[in-house]
Amino acid sequence: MVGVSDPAPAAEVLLAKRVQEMVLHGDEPPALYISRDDHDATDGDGDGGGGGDGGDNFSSPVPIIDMGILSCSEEPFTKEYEEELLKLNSALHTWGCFQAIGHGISSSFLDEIRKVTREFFEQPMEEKNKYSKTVVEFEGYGADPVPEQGQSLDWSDRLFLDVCPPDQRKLQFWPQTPTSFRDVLSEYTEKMKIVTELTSKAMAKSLNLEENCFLKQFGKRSIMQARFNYYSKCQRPDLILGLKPHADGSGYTVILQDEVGLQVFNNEKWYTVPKIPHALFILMADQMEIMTNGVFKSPVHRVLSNSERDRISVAMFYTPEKGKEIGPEDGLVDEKRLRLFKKVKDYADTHWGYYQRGMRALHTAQV
Ligand SMILES: O=C(O)CCC(=O)C(=O)O
Ligand SMILES: [Fe+2]
Repeated sequence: MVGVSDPAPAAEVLLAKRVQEMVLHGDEPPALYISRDDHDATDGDGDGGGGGDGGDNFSSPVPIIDMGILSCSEEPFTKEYEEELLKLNSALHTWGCFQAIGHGISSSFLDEIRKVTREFFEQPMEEKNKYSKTVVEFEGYGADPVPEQGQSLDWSDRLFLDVCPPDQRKLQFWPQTPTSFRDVLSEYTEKMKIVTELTSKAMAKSLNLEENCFLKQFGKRSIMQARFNYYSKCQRPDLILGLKPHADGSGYTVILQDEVGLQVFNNEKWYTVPKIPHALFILMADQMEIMTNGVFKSPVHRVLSNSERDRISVAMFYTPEKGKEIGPEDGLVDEKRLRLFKKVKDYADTHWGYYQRGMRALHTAQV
């Protein structure tokens, strides 16, 4: 039996340590990290998410959208543009996510972000701890804040930073080593603004809405938060998850990964998001489900742990501005499609309260 010690350490105690440190010390995973049973029969790609390219029917089904095609939106629209827009609409309706290629960020810059992320986590604990947070705080280096009793813990460490609006940055948490970290993150944020603008406009057009409608709901002081995730190797990937199943509370999230591990739940199965080095994975979160009156789905996703490889990812959460009311677009409500959601504000806070209890919060926004 994994991690049976007497008395079992409490979540507060475990979360004050880093998973990476436990692995370095050769510690057995404590029981509180166990979050799945060992015969999870719902793996869509049939191999527990290892590679996802085993030649079966479930391989690589996550839609791929060429944002380059969608960035040329001058009328008259080309057939290619119309087709890509339809593909985008269908991807977000059925999957709630897609792999974006042609997004305008160079592969070498994406490699640079992966590199500084790895370099940060590969430093000695002493260096990383300069940016550490307590077990109740959000921003900084550490683990998620302590969840409600009975909730399992994630086999990962992370660095969480508010990046937009820029006047909200707390630079004391921004790593000074590797030395290029801050500049690379600032540049990535600028590029993310362009990607989210392009994505928000394309999504609106795919729904026959005015192209700026979502951007207006996000507001001028829309929020971006970067979460750098480090998933250490794990001896028991059959029992322990890198990140437990959840849907995001943002508007939508843009994820950069270096290895497979992320899975999306669709049609009662888990599908591994394949590794496409030059792609960004764009995932609808609850607030886009609300703004689209349920047309786009906010999918449940999770991250597997792996005994052979560690993994990093960078998730950029794009969220409507603080205190701003958001709600279903008028153009998506009529007699045939009734209003499903109310107007809400600061939904991400509500979401977090439920997340801590292992629950979704979307029902709190239903009419
Ligand atoms: O690591 C990943 O690929 C996903 C991370 C994620 O879902 C999150 O940070 O909310
Ligand atoms: Fe997530």
